[in-house]
Amino acid sequence: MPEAPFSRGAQHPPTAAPLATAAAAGPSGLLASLAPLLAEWLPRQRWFAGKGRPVTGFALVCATELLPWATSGSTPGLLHLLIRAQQPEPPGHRHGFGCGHRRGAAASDCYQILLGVRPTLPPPLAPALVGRPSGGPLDGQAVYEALSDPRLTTLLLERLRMPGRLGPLRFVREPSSAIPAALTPRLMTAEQSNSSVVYGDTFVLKLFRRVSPGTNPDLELPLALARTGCSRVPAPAAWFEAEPPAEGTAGPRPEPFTLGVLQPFLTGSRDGWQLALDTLAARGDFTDAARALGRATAEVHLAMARALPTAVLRRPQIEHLAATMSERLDSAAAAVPALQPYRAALHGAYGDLAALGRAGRTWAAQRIHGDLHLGQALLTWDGGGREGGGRWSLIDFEGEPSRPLAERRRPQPPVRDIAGMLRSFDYAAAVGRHERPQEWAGRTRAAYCAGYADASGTDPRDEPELLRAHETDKAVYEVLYEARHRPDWLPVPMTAIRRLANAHD
Ligand SMILES: Nc1ncnc2c1ncn2[C@@H]1O[C@H](COP(=O)(O)OP(=O)(O)O)[C@@H](O)[C@H]1O
Ligand SMILES: O=P(O)(O)O[C@H]1O[C@H](CO)[C@@H](O[C@H]2O[C@H](CO)[C@@H](O)[C@H](O)[C@H]2O)[C@H](O)[C@H]1O
Repeated sequence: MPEAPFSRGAQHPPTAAPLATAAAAGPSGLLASLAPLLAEWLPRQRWFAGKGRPVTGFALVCATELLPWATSGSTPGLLHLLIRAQQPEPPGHRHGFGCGHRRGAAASDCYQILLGVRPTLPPPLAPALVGRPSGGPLDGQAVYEALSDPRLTTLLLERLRMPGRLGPLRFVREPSSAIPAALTPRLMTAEQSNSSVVYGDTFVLKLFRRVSPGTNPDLELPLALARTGCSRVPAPAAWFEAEPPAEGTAGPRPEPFTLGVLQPFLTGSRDGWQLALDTLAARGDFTDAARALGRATAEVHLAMARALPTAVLRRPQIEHLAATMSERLDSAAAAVPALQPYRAALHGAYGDLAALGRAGRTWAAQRIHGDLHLGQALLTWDGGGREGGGRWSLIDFEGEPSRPLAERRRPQPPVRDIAGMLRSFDYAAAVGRHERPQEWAGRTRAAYCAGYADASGTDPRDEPELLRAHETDKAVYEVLYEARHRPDWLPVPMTAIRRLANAHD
C-alpha cells in the first residue's frame, strides 16, 4: 500500500520540540518502529477481534498527530492511528460470522489506536505502557494507551466540542447539543467490544476499535431515532470520523470510517443483564421488567420503521435468508464440532422458513438493533410507576460486531431483535442458576412478547417458524461466539441448540 500521510495536528505548545525527526522518518518509519510493540500488545486487548490467530503484519491506513509530543518534560503527545492487522482467515469463516473477507484470503481488520507519547511515564500510567520504540520518530519515548491518560481524553472532548477537520479526521457536533468544558474523564473498565470514556457522569464517548468504511449503525440509528423524537435511545451529541486516502492507486476513496460517538450518560442506570441476575439471586420476579422491556423494544422498532427505509421480504428474499442461515450453521459447525450432531434438525427450522416463502408468505423488514440482548438495555430509575419505577433505554446499535457492515445496515425482520432478547433470558436463567431455568425463561419470554404486542399490535409468538429460525440462528452465532471468546460459557448456547433441535424432530 502507498505511504499513508502523516497528518500534523495541533500547533506546537511552547514546550514541544519541533517534529523534525517525525517528519523525516515518515509514516513507514513510524510503523516499522511500532510494529513489534503492537504485535505484542494488540492481541492482549479485549477488543482485538482476531484472537487465536497470529498477526503476520501491519499496514498504516492513516496517522494523525492530535497533540505534538515533546522530547523532554511531562507534556504528553497524542497520536491517532488507523492500522490494519494482517492475519490468516479464521477457520469456519464463510458467511456472515467473520469479518467479510473472501474464503482463503488473508483477513485484515482495521483498528483504531490512540497512543500517548511521553519521555517518561508517571507511575499511575505504567499499566498502560505499550512499549518504547527503537528507531523511527518515537525512538526511546514511552508509548502508551492514550485513553488511560485524563489529559489526553480531556483533549479528545475538547476536539468534539469544537467541530472541524484535522488531517483525515473530521469532528462533528450536533448543533442543538450543549457540551460543557472541563468534565472529568474516566475510562470505563467494563468488558467491552470497544472502549468508552465517561465524562463527569454527563457524557460517554464510545470509541470504535475495529472500524470499517461506512457510517457505523451505532451513530446512524441513534441519530435517526433522535431526529424522530424517540427518547428510548441516548441521542448522539458529537462524533468523529476519518476520511483516509484510497488504498492503491486506482481505487475509489473509501467512505468515511466512524470512529467515536459522544452521547448522554444515563447516570445511575443498570443494565438488564445485571438486573436479571440480581433478580434471580433474590428469587424475585422479572416479568414486569420484561413486559416493560418488550414495550420499549416495540417503540424503538416503530420509530426505526418511520425514520429509515423498509422492505418487504418475498419468496426470493425469504429463501435467501433461510439459505444464509443454513450456510452460517454449516460454517459454525465446521469450526465447533459439538454442533455437528444437531445440524440436520437445525436445518429443518430454516427449511420451514423457506417453505413459507414458497407458499407465498411475506414479511416486513426494516432497520433493527441487530444484537439485542439484556446487556444492551439500561434501566434508569425515575421514581415513578410508569414502568415499575424505571424506564428502559436501548444502547449499542452496532449490530453483531463480526458481521460485515453492509449486512448489518440492511433491513431485516424485527423478530431478529426479539429472538436475541429471548436468547438472553435463556442465558440469564442458566447463568443465574435458576432451579427450573426453562420455566423462568418461559415466563419472562411470555411477558416480553406480551409487552411487545401491547405497544406494536404484533405478537412475535404468532409467527412461530419465523421466530424459531431466528432463535436458532442466534444460538448458532452464540456457540461460535462463546467458543472463540468464553469457552466456559459454551454449554449455555449448546443447551439451547439441543432443545431447538429436539423441538424440530
Ligand atoms: N449512554 C449510556 N449511559 C450509561 N451507561 C452506558 C451508556 N452507553 C453505554 N453504557 C455502558 O457501557 C457499556 C458498554 O457500552 P456498549 O455501547 O455496549 O459498548 P460495546 O459495544 O463496547 O460493548 C454498557 O454495557 C453500559 O453499561
Ligand atoms: O455486547 P456486544 O455487542 O459486545 O455483544 C457480544 O457479546 C455479548 C456478551 O457480552 C454476547 O451476548 C451473549 O452473552 C450475553 C451474556 O453475557 C447474553 O445476554 C446474550 O444473550 C448472549 O448472546 C453477544 O452475543 C455478542 O455479540
